[in-house]
Amino acid sequence: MTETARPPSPADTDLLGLLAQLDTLIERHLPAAGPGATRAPPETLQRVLADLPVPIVCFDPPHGHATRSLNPRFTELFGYTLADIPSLTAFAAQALPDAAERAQVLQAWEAGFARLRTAGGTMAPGEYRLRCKDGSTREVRICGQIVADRVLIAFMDLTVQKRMLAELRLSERRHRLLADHAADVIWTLDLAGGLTYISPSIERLTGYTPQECLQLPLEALFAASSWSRLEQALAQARADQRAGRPLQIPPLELERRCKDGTCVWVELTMSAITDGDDRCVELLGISRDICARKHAEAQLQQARAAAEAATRALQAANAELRELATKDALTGAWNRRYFEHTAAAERTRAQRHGTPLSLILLDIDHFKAINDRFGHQAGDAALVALSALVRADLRRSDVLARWGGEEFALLLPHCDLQGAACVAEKLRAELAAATFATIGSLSASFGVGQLRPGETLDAWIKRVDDALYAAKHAGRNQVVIAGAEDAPVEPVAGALRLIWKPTYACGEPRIDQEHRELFSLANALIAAAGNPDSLLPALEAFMTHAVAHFAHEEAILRERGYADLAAHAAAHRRLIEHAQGMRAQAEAGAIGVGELVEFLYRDLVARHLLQEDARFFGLFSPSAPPSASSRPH
Ligand SMILES: Nc1nc2c(ncn2[C@@H]2O[C@H](COP(=O)(O)OP(=O)(O)OP(=O)(O)O)[C@@H](O)[C@H]2O)c(=O)[nH]1
Repeated sequence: MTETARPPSPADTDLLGLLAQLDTLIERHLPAAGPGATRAPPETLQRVLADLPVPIVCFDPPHGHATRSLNPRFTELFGYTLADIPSLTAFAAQALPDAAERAQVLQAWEAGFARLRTAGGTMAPGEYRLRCKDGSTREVRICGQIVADRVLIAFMDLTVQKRMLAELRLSERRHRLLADHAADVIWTLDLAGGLTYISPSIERLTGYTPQECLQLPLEALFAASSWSRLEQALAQARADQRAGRPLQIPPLELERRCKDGTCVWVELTMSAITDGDDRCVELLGISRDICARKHAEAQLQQARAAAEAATRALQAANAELRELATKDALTGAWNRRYFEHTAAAERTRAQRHGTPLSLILLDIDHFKAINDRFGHQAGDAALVALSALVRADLRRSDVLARWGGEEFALLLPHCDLQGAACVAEKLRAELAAATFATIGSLSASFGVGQLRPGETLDAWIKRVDDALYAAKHAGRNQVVIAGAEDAPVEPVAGALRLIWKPTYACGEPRIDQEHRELFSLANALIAAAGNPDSLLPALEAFMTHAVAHFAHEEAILRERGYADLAAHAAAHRRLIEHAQGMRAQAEAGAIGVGELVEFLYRDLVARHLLQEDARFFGLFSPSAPPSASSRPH
């Protein structure tokens, strides 16, 4: 049993008030004062006490502290009846089983009673743990008072409150212990932004003690950018609180200032502490040290950047290697290995789709002499300049490769023999006309060949190489067409000419005669191309003959019942219209005269003869029936 000396509580006031009322009540029921009148009749006292709502026992000090009375509330509380506790000593013996404690308490009570008797008033309240009759214990607060020579002791049962208080204290201690020893920093913040608690772990994290943190403004505890983000979050929390919305504060990653001036990264999570009305009164926060994570993230970022840089370097190195593996270092043209690989792939494609594919081999004439005369370096420069000059004339799909030494190869996808012959002739003329640094002029010889159906790559290259050899043999600075028996376009004495061959005759004498005339008019036109004086008459003569010939040819074919006459006549119309359109453009300066001439001799004459006209050749063969239709050439 313990007694706590402390100022009277509201409960004490109640107890003392009750005793004062009791005093009056008992006085009123007792007989008038006089000898023997100090003792109220037991039944009277019993009756008075019985109605009281608090447990009360009444002892009679002059008579060995005999128990005079106790009320039902007392028996309800402790289980004792008057018979169980005939005196204060008997009560103490039961309620205070520990002898030493009992002696101490009894002595205090005796002294208290003595003081009451001499000085009056009430006995100082005290709290005790008393044993009940059933062995359980009760936490009580008692107050004593002398009433008519007797000591009345009133009890207030504090058992439940004390247990709750003890549990509350324990819980509080537990939470404080958790907060104090947590590695994370736990803190509470009022909505105005003032810290109300911060756990000791803050010192380990920032060097600031909790006391220092509580004294500093919150702003001083965060890096500037982090503070503005926290300030925003707090403003949002206040707005939510005012609007009666539940607080939802997302976790923030912030930099906290340390006492030594450095900063540490923390992840800050906050939640609301609410009152009974669910209103937020404070914010509970946890700051977790995420420096290690941030460091790891930074390292990861660095590692990623390093990996990306390494990948880029690798890609660059690979590109360089690819370049080295596929390009000729001096001229930048593709090397022979790449060319052979590409030519094989293009050959397969051309044969699968039936598209034309042509090859030009070009070899600089007397290059040894150039080297000998001007030096190897000048020779190198000439090779570089030549390859740049050739490249400038090519389509994107064309492939220029250095075949070796002073020899180049040119692969021309979707280009037929006539087209390739024109390209070669153009290059020849350009190279011959160009001026090269140090060495001045040079010339080159060309072999040209279109891939034949089923021809192997080696056979094709060999055929074109033979043509190149033939060009050298024939005096250099010229184009030779490989296997040119089918091609009407041939270079003659350094320039292109249409060459009439017996195979171009269809058997109809009037048509064949007009075709021959068309060939010679085209050649006259080619020859006149560089001379404005003779160009116009040549062009007039050519066009007049072409228009007349087409009309005449159509009449003959109609006579012979040519089934594809309509398509053939349409092809004639297109050619004439296109030629007239180009002529108008040439006259307006929108295209060069060369382009017009090239179209006339190549498309209107050579191609049309070999492709469109060849279809009706069968009409005029000796075995053909009079109404024979077209046959493929
Ligand atoms: N400057 C220079 N010369 C080269 C290079 N590659 C090969 N040559 C030279 O090119 C010359 C080729 O000589 P030839 O094969 O006799 O042929 P050519 O003198 O051009 O005579 P033709 O081809 O018959 O007209 C040799 O002198 C080689 O040394 C190179 O990369 N740079």
